[in-house]
Amino acid sequence: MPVMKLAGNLFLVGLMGAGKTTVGRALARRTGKTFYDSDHEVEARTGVRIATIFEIEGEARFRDREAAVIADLARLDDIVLATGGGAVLRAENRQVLRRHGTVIYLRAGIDDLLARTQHDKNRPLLQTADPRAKLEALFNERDPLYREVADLVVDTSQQNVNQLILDLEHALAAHLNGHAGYAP
Ligand SMILES: Nc1ncnc2c1ncn2[C@@H]1O[C@H](COP(=O)(O)OP(=O)(O)OP(=O)(O)O)[C@@H](O)[C@H]1O
Ligand SMILES: O=C(O)C1=C[C@@H](O)[C@@H](O)[C@H](O)C1
Ligand SMILES: [Mg+2]
Repeated sequence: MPVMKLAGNLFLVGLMGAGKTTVGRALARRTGKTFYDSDHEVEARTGVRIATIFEIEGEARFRDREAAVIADLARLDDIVLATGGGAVLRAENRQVLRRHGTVIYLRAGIDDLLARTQHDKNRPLLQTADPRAKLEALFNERDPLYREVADLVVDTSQQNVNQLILDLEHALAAHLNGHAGYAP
């Protein structure tokens, strides 16, 4: 049984390591919504890992696949969708997300993002000599886009995921009931 009832679709955006997949899965469990992850869906449709898609087809083709997945999933009802970190780069994705649900920007500092991503090799953009510099560049480029698309901004730097989910539910309930409290 869901612990919390929140209307409509919930879309999570943010950089690699912000916690979209982790938080999204838990949020879906607690709200009774169905969880999807656009990265997992791209991998399911192609049958290969994201790193392999980048290697063989390049980033632009990956973005096409990602956009197709987001367009399909966003039209479902009552889902939580964790989007890929770069989904906001395309205006069409930002439009689809805004149109079909409540968008939540999970925001964390570079130190946390780095710590949370350093052992996973399936993030091709971070397979570089200086992942910190790369994350900083991505943050500078994308933070305005995440903010543009988001209904809510939530700081995920606090390490306790359970507390984070409770804070997020509180912010969402306030937002959906029309209170300004946590608006970006
Ligand atoms: N609030 C948090 N505190 C501590 N660790 C976290 C937190 N959120 C996520 N993590 C950990 O950080 C790692 C990355 O999290 P996750 O995969 O959910 O990020 P993501 O936003 O989905 O990244 P990507 O865009 O690459 O898919 C995981 O190991 C997860 O357990
Ligand atoms: O930030 C990004 O551009 C990416 C994030 C991941 O979720 C994947 O979608 C892929 O590794 C690209
Ligand atoms: Mg993820």
